[in-house]
Amino acid sequence: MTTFPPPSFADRFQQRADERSPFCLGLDPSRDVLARWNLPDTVQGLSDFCERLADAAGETLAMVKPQSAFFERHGPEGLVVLQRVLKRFRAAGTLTLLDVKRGDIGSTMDAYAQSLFGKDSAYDVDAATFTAYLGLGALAKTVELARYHGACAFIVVRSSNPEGEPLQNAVGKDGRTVAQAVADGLRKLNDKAGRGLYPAGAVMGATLPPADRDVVERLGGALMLTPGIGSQGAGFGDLPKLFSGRERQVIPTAARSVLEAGPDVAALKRALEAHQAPSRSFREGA
Ligand SMILES: O=C(O)c1cc(=O)[nH]c(=O)n1[C@@H]1O[C@H](COP(=O)(O)O)[C@@H](O)[C@H]1O
Repeated sequence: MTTFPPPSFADRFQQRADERSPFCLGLDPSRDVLARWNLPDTVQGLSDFCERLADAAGETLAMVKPQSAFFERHGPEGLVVLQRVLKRFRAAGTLTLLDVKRGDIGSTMDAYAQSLFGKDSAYDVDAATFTAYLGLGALAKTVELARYHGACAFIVVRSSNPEGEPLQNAVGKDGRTVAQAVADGLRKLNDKAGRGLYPAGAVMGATLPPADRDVVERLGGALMLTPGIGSQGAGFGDLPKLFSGRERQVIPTAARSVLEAGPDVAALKRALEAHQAPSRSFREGA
């Protein structure tokens, strides 16, 4: 039986994070990772990668984040593998976030959102990533559709890569940086959605300097996905300087630093736990 309205993504995340850990595993089956796992760079190799990773994860993960690019690389058959792995993780009680960074004019965004959210959609994910370069207003209906389906739209506010800084810290007419303006707008979308629902989340790199605490504060109670841990140089020890006091809103995420432990399932399990344990400690303020 399905309930209506569905429980919010924020509530579902909190429950899973308490039970498992807040860590979100990135599924980035690049050419390099497939080669490391002794798999061919084909649809079959992609499929075997996903099965093995799902075997290693079992029912231990709160959340998984497939990067769409690595599936799109293989054309429509790659997207069928994506649909299958999403289904497999969903069956294991793991929340799914499709990292696809969509951003377009409103009418096109409607179509993207329809492909992502809801039981009858192509992907039926719990969350997805978006960019606001065409204006935060163009994402308003996407956030509304996410809310309707108990999902979450994670909007890039401050990315983990150094190339993002000049654009995101550019100062606008009103004296706010682009990132500050996006954060303020994101908070308004959550306020409009109603108390405690938080259908708009933020991407805030774990690599960012302490100056970005101001942006974190502007986000209010929004969930924050924090990539950049591991291969991009940030560690779990960097989280407090940006996010202390907001531990339960943080979703630490990493891909390569886990995947490089493969293809051995036991080694993958160890690498996963090596990311889950510090994620739990951070969440508990330890
Ligand atoms: O949205 C993301 O996940 C994301 C945002 C960001 O600011 N930086 C970032 O690296 N990512 C994604 O995180 C993944 C890389 O994770 P690592 O392999 O752990 O570095 C890629 O799929 C990126 O697209």
